[in-house]
Amino acid sequence: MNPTNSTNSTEPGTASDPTPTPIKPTLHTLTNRGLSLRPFVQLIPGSVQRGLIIAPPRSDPTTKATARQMASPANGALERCKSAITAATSLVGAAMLLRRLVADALPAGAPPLVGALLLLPPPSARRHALVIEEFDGAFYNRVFLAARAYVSTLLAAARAGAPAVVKASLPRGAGAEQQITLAMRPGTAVVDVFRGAELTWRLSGEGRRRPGGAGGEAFRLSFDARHKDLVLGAYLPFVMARVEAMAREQRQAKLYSNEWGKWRPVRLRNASTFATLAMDDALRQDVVGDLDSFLGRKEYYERTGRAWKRGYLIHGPPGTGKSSLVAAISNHLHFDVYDLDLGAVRSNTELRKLLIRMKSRSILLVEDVDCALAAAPRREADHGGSDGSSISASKHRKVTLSGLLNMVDGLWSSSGHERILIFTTNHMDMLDPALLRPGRMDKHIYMGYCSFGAFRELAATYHGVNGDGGGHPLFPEIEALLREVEAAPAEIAERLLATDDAGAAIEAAAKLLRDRKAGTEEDGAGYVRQKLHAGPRRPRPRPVPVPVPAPRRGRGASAARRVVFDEEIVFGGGSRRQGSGSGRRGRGRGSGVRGRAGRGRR
Ligand SMILES: Nc1ncnc2c1ncn2[C@@H]1O[C@H](COP(=O)(O)OP(=O)(O)OP(=O)(O)O)[C@@H](O)[C@H]1O
Repeated sequence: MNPTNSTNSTEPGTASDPTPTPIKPTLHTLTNRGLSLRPFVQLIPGSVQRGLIIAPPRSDPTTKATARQMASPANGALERCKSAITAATSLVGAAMLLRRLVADALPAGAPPLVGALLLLPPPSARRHALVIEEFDGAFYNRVFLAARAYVSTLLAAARAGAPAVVKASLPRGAGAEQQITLAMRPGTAVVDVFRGAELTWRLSGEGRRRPGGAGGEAFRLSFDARHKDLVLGAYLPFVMARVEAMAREQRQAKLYSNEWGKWRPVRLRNASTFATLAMDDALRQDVVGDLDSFLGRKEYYERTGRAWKRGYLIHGPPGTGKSSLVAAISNHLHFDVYDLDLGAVRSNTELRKLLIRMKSRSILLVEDVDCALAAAPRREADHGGSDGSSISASKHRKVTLSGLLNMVDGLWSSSGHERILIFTTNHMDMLDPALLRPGRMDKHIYMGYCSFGAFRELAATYHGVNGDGGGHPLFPEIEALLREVEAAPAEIAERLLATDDAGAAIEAAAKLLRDRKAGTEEDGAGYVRQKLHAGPRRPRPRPVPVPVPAPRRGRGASAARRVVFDEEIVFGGGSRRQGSGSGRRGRGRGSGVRGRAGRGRR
């Protein structure tokens, strides 16, 4: 939908006020209930029947005198005349009623001649109106709030003759870059044009009161009767969608980190976007397209009964922009990021609580997932625990990858929507195969070393040096060097940002590449190089041999099963209750892991 809207505004009662005053419109009300339009209320047919007098027949046949009078020739004529008037009046009344019915049934595109023949008022004089009250019972009417936000944009766009603005405000906690909300004075009106239809928004200060509260305001949206379908079917959904999009755009994404079982938010300040990210263009289009189609597939996820979520595994060497890509995704979708530190999660219960507390339209991020799961302490038994019991050891067991995935699947399919799960890693080869299994993560995204295309993007972003038309004399040399040596975009960015002098910055980047090729690079040059040589920060979690007692009957057998259950169903906790608490879903999906563990033990 790409309507062309334009606005102008009027004061009520002025000559330019497009609302014809003498004709009462048909009224509808709009409330919170599903935002559906419930034509309710009043059909006021005054516009058509105005001026019509329908007189009841008058006669008094009860007295003889009256009867005699009626019998006289003069009175007979009078009586006939009266009857004729009565009949004519009834006929006219019936005709007016018929005309009214025809007028209502007349299609919007009917030629004006038809209306003229039926003596109908011109279409512009037949008005409908929607009344949108501020309060719906004790609550704010969301349609009113949306209308207020939308009208604010009309006021901002209105040029000549704008109605008096009484209030200009910013939402609480909003940054200065956010759009200021303008509000008009009650009694004034502003006109919007949508697909050629003129619609008048008028604010009145006489809306229904909130119970026990102050008087509310109300918007009255009036339009030609022939635009009724357009307004209900297209304009109001457009207004709601526009307001929703505005709210999303103005929203500051937050970055949450988990501490002591709670999410702590800060403002996400990473300004990385798909425009500033140096990456292969086809990959960029692919990722953006995937995100956009994910957002638009609500109906698909509802129909198929699947959790409305998407999983990305972003991999590549250090400094290639994996974290920057996460920020770009967040900024693109206006989603909050929940940066989950699995090492700080003390139990599966805590993890479950954290996941439940995540809002919809958010990203769950586990960075360096190859290291994150190694942070969990090993079982006591593996460290020579006193009793060697796996049950006591499992009390200290932390979250495992499959446990996290199962929990995400289970919780996200039953609560919330529009969630994205992102794992990043520098070491794809060290990942748990459970994560690489087909269908686990929807998309694998490789962020690679700097190509010449990416270099040009960085030079353009940081120094405005464009590669088109030659760009910089050093570009051909850099292009050749980048074919021979590997450099992460972060290393190039580091050199380019070192100075404001574009020439010197590009020379510094070229020197890095020359030195690397010649093997004369200074040791410890740049954090990326250090990271590249340091390898993973923590050792990879290895499958742990689990001491399983030989199957026995009675209590022993049940204990053995419990150990196996706790090990295999990665919700793991220290008790049967906890394992079962993860739900049937977790148990079912853990079967793949169970199979592997079982084979290992045999
Ligand atoms: N592709 C890129 N485009 C633009 N800037 C980049 C890119 N890659 C890295 N950078 C710059 O390098 C810095 C570090 O990048 P980032 O943290 O995103 O890399 P990473 O791959 O997540 O690294 P690590 O694996 O060490 O976490 C960023 O602040 C950004 O400025």
